[in-house]
Amino acid sequence: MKIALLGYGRMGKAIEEIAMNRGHEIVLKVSEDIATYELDKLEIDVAIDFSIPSAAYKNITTCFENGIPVVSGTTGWLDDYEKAKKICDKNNSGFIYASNFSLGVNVFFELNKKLADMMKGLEDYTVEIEEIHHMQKLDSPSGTAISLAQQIIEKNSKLKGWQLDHADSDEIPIFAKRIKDVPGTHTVTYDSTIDKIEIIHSAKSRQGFALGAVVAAEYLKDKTGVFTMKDVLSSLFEN
Ligand SMILES: NC(=O)C1=CN([C@@H]2O[C@H](COP(=O)(O)OP(=O)(O)OC[C@H]3O[C@@H](n4cnc5c(N)ncnc54)[C@H](O)[C@@H]3O)[C@@H](O)[C@H]2O)C=CC1
Ligand SMILES: O=C(O)C1=N[C@H](C(=O)O)C[C@H](O)C1
Repeated sequence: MKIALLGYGRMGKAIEEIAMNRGHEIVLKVSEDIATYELDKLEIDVAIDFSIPSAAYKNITTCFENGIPVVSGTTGWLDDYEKAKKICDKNNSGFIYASNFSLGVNVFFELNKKLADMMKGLEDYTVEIEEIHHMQKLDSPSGTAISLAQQIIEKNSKLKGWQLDHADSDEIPIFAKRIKDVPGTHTVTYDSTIDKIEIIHSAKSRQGFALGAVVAAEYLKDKTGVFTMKDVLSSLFEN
């Protein structure tokens, strides 16, 4: 498969290594305004976007307009996600966005939903989320922490939203910490005066995120439509 990397930083480099080990070819590495690259002169099967929040929407939609499907893991741009989906459909292209591509985190998401369902009637417990990442991370809270909060809110109608660092009683507080070299740790805690329940996912490296993104690109090749990591993982478990 011929892959374009939109963003060639920590994740772009980790994806390159895994993609090449799986027999794919990197035909383009985009590091600045996508308008400066001649996409129409290259054969690209799938673009993988791990860039920066302010560039992701333009990167993604420019690819759709050039007939290139996109796997995006960039966080911090999701206010434009619905618009991006429409542009994907209009151009008959393919799209997968995930706040976290690691298999382990996607299992953790399912655990989080199940736990939220069990805890929703237990009013003695309050819920909070903590995320820890490396010092270079641009967005806060992490996309994964926002996904975790949204999953809990969907299960518990008494919770109306989330806030960074503090929250009203009907909201989930998300605490974001920045510590040198941490690839990504997420904790969901339910606390009462009697006890505490915690679920934790700790990434040991970026390898899991990168592998998930390449597997998602393999799934997306030659497909049209908007998909999620759930679709990708279901297809793996079918085989
Ligand atoms: N969904 C997931 O599983 C994961 C998502 N991420 C997200 O991926 C993004 C990238 O993370 P890292 O690689 O750690 O960041 P990074 O800062 O190492 O890399 C970003 C790269 O984008 C480049 N860039 C700047 N402007 C650009 C433009 N207009 N077009 C294309 N590239 C441009 C920068 O030069 C930089 O090399 C972040 O939003 C991060 O939160 C990170 C890990 C996992
Ligand atoms: O910026 C990172 O590094 C990560 N970003 C993603 C997020 O915002 O959730 C995923 C992962 O935790 C690493």
